Amino acid sequence: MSHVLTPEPLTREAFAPFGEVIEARHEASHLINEGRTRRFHALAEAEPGPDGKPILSIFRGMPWPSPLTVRMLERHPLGSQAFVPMQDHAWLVVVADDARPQDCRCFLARGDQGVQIARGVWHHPLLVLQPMQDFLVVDRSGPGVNLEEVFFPEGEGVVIAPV
Ligand SMILES: NC(=O)N[C@@H](O)C(=O)O
Ligand code: NI
Repeated sequence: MSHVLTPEPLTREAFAPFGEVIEARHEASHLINEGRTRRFHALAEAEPGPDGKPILSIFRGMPWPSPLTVRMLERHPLGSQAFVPMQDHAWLVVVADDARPQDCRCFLARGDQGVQIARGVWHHPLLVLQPMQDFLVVDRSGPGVNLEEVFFPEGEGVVIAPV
């Protein structure tokens, strides 16, 4: 039977088991360019894997059908995947320790927060709350199969409570 998951605020601490939060943390910053730019340095390190290379793409996300229901998870065993919103709208990140409905956690990310999902971490594909939202995505290009998917049994989807 389906169960309902309430999104929790995205924080660095809460997301730590799954990867990093990419946000302008003052303590990670210093001034450059004669003080005219603040660099928020090395918020995450892309993991392209041993024979991969990091690539940058834009994902133009559109909403999944409502009520939003997580029916599957995926992971990328060979590399990390980072999502940084290009428009300031809140969005959702679903991750899980293991690919079971009861292991899912849903984070509500602000429009100024991105995430890097660590290599091999189960997650749902991009989830947006607007009709359309672009994300800069840093992930891996290279040989090998970098996508593993698990589909939940019929009727065991996870309904995400509306935000
Ligand atoms: N398939 C693809 O590149 N997108 C997913 O990996 C995702 O996490 O959105
Ligand atoms: Ni992915």
